[in-house]
Amino acid sequence: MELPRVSVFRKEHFNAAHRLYNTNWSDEKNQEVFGLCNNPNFHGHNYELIVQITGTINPETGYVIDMKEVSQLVQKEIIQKFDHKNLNLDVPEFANLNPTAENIALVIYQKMRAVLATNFDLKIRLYETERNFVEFPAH
Ligand SMILES: Nc1nc2c(c(=O)[nH]1)N=C([C@H](O)[C@H](O)COP(=O)(O)OP(=O)(O)OP(=O)(O)O)CN2
Ligand SMILES: [Zn+2]
Repeated sequence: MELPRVSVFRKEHFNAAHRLYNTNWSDEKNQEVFGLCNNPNFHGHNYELIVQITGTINPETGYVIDMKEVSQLVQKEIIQKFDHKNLNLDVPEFANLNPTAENIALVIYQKMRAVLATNFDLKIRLYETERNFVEFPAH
């Protein structure tokens, strides 16, 4: 019989600045498409991050994975690298990648996937504002 799979969720947050800009476009086109988000002096968000990990329950611990371990991984791999940073200037992954919510979620997924055991499934939900959020992978 297949063991039931359960999802555990860990919420974290970070503050970061960014500017949405496509280097292949003129300033006018960037302004037209990205508007206020294209401010050359950057602007900031309070990002809320939800990391979802799915797996089977370990019969000895009753855990899918220890939340403490998840928290430490997210802190080390994401929060310490993104919190109070300028994503465009301080985070190498965004040197040539527009730091939209979609791309930030994708980068977070890749960083977490690289350190998470392969027996777990991973999903990232990222709130850029209270009303705007993205998920990767998509359903
Ligand atoms: N598909 C995406 N669309 C937008 C993104 C994004 O990352 N992906 N980002 C932005 C801006 O960076 C920013 O998130 C928008 O901020 P703001 O307009 O303040 O956010 P709200 O929509 O929540 O504010 P309202 O008060 O509801 O206007 C834009 N688009
Ligand atoms: Zn923004």
